[in-house]
Amino acid sequence: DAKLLNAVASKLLSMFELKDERKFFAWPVTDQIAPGYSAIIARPMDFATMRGKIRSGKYTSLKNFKEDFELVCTNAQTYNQPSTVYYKAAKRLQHYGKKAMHSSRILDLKS
Ligand SMILES: NC(=O)c1ccc2nc(N)sc2c1
Repeated sequence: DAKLLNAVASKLLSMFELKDERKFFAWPVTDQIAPGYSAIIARPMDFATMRGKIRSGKYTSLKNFKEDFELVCTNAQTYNQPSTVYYKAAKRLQHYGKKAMHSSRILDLKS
């Protein structure tokens, strides 16, 4: 049900925010800090936006939540070169998230 989904998504998001100590993924990336970002990344996503989607009940399944998390990670690995701290942090975060969400698969709401 929606209540459980929101509780699980909110918990997972809090874990991801804790992992993102340098706040690379906390807010929408602006063209000011990342030249050309909006021209390169078709579907921007960040943790503040995800928090808003949880609050407004926008996630109808854990799958949608996972998709947004994947966007945060893959966008950063698309825009930034592999040598950058942003790319490396995104790769680490993606690996961490994959493990965290697989363990929560037992909570997956598909009955
Ligand atoms: N999430 C990102 O891809 C990201 C975040 C912060 C940031 N700061 C820069 N100077 S480039 C950059 C990229």
